[in-house]
Amino acid sequence: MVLDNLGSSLRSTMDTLRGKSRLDEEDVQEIVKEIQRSLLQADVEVGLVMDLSSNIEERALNEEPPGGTSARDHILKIVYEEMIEVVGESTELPLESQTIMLSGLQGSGKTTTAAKIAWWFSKKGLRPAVIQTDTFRPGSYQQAKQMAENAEVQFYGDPDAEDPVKIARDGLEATEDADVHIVDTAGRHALETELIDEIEEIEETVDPDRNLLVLDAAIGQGAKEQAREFDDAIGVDGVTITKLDGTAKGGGALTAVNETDSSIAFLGTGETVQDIERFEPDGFISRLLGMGDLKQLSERVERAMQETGEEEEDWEPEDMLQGSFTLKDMQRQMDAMSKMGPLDQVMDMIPGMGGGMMDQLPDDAMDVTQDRMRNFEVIMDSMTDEELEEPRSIGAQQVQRIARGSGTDEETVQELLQQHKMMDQTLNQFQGMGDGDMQRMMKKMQGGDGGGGMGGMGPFG
Ligand SMILES: Nc1nc2c(ncn2[C@@H]2O[C@H](COP(=O)(O)OP(=O)(O)OP(=O)(O)O)[C@@H](O)[C@H]2O)c(=O)[nH]1
Repeated sequence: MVLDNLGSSLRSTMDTLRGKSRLDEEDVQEIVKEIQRSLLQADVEVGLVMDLSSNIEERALNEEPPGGTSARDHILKIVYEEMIEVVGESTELPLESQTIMLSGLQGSGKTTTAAKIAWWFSKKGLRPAVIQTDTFRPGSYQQAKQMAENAEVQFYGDPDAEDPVKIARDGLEATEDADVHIVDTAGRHALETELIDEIEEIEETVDPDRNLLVLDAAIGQGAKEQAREFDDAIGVDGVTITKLDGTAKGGGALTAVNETDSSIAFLGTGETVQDIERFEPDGFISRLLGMGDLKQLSERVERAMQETGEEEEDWEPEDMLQGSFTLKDMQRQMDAMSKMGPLDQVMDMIPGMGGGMMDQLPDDAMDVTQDRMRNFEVIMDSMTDEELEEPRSIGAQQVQRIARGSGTDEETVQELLQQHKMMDQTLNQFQGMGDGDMQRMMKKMQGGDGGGGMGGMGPFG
């Protein structure tokens, strides 16, 4: 995704610094050149690149690395801090009643993002409603309604109305019992005056707490002008970058954030309502720089485990290694993993799996895996408690019923049972092993054959 090349090219330059305790001017210039090249390729605006690189250069040459720190770690830290400075903190989004208005050009992903944000808030325990005011694009009403249904949130729209301002007003009234209102607006091909006038009017009526600008990651240099126009008209509080799952570069969006002096709120990473994540500068930059960080991963694992554990307090992860491994355990594990974020990003944080390793996977390998996980989740939701506890007892008739109930097919149900069986067997091998054996096995999986790399986490890779 965004700026992917930076990690690998920077890492190889950094590797030439190994063993050095001080950097000379040439080393620093080499690194700065590498960063500039990557950022410019990723469509980050020239002025921004120059500012960033001169800050890095100045600090790298003037700051003394603290005792015991290698020159390489020192400059990595500087690059990291300066990049965090550019992307800034994530847009503040308190978990309370509020109105959020989305704006952006046609096709940037507003309608999809509205449903995604609603879904995100609903998972945090709030009651969101999506209000669709787009009277410009035929089909936007149906699309928004369908997406809101997928997100299982309230929806208001009026396919026959012509005045978006009236729809917005009526929508806020009709969804009074919701606590987070997300108002989607129409896009146009370019920044026509008409669009800006309309947005200003809706903004006045809606009086949102937050204006989020939705930007396609592929936007490039055009981001600067767009961001400025929207900012002048309604004031941009935060940016949502969409389509980061594609081949897009994303640098333009960073430029937009800088131009509007705002911040990034969310990242969109796919077409379904769950494909959204809250922007976290630390993780974002770590991944960008290809710094696989097991500590961060383990914190996430722990947090996800805690959240899952809150639902069923008597469950301990160790149980999996002791007793039998049921479908319920598998469900918990998948739940924990989905709370950690998109799989490819989790993979990136595992040493040995980050950067280059991911490049070797086919482009859609991760999508398939995530789709598969989602299918598995709905299938398990259609199972009875007994079936979850005793998957081996599931016969052909039950498979038929479960497939019907979950809206999938028998083949996928069988696939899930097969996957469970594999996991069960793998875990059986872990049982009875000493700690040393376990470590050796984990090591083999991390540095080994790629396909088994996720074995320590779960076999969804
Ligand atoms: N791959 C991917 N596709 C996305 C993402 N967000 C939106 N899309 C797709 O982008 C296309 C446009 O998204 P919409 O949500 O319709 O965009 P919009 O800004 O509401 O469009 P208008 O109503 O015409 O202004 C759709 O096909 C979406 O499925 C994303 O994060 N990843």
